[in-house]
Amino acid sequence: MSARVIDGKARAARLRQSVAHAAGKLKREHGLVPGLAVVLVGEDPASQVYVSNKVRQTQECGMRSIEHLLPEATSEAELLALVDRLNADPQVDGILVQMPLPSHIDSDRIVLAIDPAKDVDGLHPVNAGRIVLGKEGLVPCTPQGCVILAKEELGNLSGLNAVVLGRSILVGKPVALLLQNENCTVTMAHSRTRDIAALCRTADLLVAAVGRPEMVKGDWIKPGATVIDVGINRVEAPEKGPGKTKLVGDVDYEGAARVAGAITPVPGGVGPMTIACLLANTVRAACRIRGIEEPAI
Ligand SMILES: Nc1nc(=O)c2c([nH]1)NC[C@@H]1CN(c3ccc(C(=O)N[C@@H](CCC(=O)O)C(=O)O)cc3)C=[N+]21
Repeated sequence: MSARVIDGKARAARLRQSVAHAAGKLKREHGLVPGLAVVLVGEDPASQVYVSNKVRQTQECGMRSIEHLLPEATSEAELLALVDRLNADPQVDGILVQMPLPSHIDSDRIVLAIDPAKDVDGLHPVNAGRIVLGKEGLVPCTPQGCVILAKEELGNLSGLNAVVLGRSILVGKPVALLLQNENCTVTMAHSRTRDIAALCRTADLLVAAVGRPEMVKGDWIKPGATVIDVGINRVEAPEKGPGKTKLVGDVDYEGAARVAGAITPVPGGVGPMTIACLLANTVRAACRIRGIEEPAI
């Protein structure tokens, strides 16, 4: 048996089209062009690539994007002052502060300073709390992407046994809550879980978000299950040549694809969905801030 590949790149492209369509409608009907502010502190080249991708894709969807590139030496007070200005700026509907921040800045403090209505990353405790309460809020992008990909494969998730590997604040915890809100029966597994392989084999839907390259093996997977691999791990790839690297997920793709019914690849799975969901959140934030009915995305 060989699993279907859940094409995150294609699904993300469709989501972006839907965002572009919604943005066009807002412009025609309300003269509104949503704006996303992207803040990067420091000169990390990988982060610079991510940030410029986000800015480009925002503009391709017909929205405005304002980049704020700050030097590594920026103080916490200076960054807080920028966040305050962006909170007050009516042209700015979404604020994304690229993580990780330099170690002299307390990222919790920065996230707390962002207006929850503009928190398109969904990281503010108010938005986390809204998920817990099952209330509408801004949903973090990677967890949102996982649920969309699972639904792409399975349609309705109601009644499924879902196992979430990993309990991080960024992914594991919110994914588990979102799946619970979709009426899955959710078990969260982590480094202290006993017989994790046997537990995973009970999952109709397995979400791997542990940050350990290829930890999930084929024999952890129930035949026919859907596997969502959130991991993005850069590892050495001697087969590609000396010093070369490649991206792998938290799932041993070859082994898992023999058993699973469907699986997301890495790259080309959850990663592209993260950015597309950020754009969708920016449209939602722009509408909610103004009390405009949200176009379906
Ligand atoms: N405030 C904040 N919000 C974030 O959402 C955020 C962040 N900070 N800091 C860094 C991480 C990382 N992240 C990714 C997004 C897309 C891909 C992605 O599209 N990956 C491609 C591959 C890219 C490659 O080849 O390196 C894929 O999986 O196909 C990866 C990683 C968002 N992050």
